[in-house]
Amino acid sequence: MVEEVMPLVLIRENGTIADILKTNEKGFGKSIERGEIWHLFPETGRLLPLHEGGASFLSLQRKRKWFEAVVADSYTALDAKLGSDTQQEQREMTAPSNASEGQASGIIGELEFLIAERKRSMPEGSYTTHLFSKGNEKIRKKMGEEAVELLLARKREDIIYEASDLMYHLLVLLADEGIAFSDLEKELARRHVPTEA
Ligand SMILES: N=c1c2ncn([C@@H]3O[C@H](COP(=O)(O)OP(=O)(O)OP(=O)(O)O)[C@@H](O)[C@H]3O)c2ncn1[C@@H]1O[C@H](COP(=O)(O)O)[C@@H](O)[C@H]1O
Repeated sequence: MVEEVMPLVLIRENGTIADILKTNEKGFGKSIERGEIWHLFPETGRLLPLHEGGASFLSLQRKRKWFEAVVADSYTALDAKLGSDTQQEQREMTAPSNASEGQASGIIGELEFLIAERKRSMPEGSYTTHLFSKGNEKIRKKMGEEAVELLLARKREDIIYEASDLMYHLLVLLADEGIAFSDLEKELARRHVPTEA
């Protein structure tokens, strides 16, 4: 079921509107659970924390047709903080310089390329950007979580789903460590003993 997207109005304690974002029920629940504002990027369909590093709220309520978060008077909207030039730079999408070196083929190659691009330009609204900005320990932790989810999966479709999640997070970890997927291919090829025809 597609969740309804609703406005998330950020109001300062002094009553002025600080920002108007978007979220849904899942984002509302996640914000409460984590104690920081999570909002939806409609362009990517991803729920992500507002301001990497966390933006806390004083209260968060569901209204009839929107959500309302009360924030500190000192709250400054992200757009104002960044300045348009910096934002433009963050959003620019150009290929990473070493993209063609030993690139894996197919979807793995495409994903590897996209992840390298995310690491370089860190565009807003991207889950991959979120992982890189949190750092290596967070990426490793996510790998662990995804591995456990795969261990627990029993049904064929769940195994496929969880293994794909794990694969994506592995590619992010490799990118963070500066390791190409082709390095794994080389290692696997080195171990491989071809069977006699
Ligand atoms: N394959 C994936 C992929 N698999 C899983 N995920 C994300 O992994 C997250 C795992 O969900 P969890 O609930 O465990 O994590 P969370 O609670 O949302 O976040 P955390 O605070 O735990 O980090 C979800 O947000 C998924 O959307 C992925 N996100 C991205 N990709 C690929 O990466 C590409 C780039 O994505 P963006 O960087 O978001 O544009 C996409 O086009 C996809 O091809």
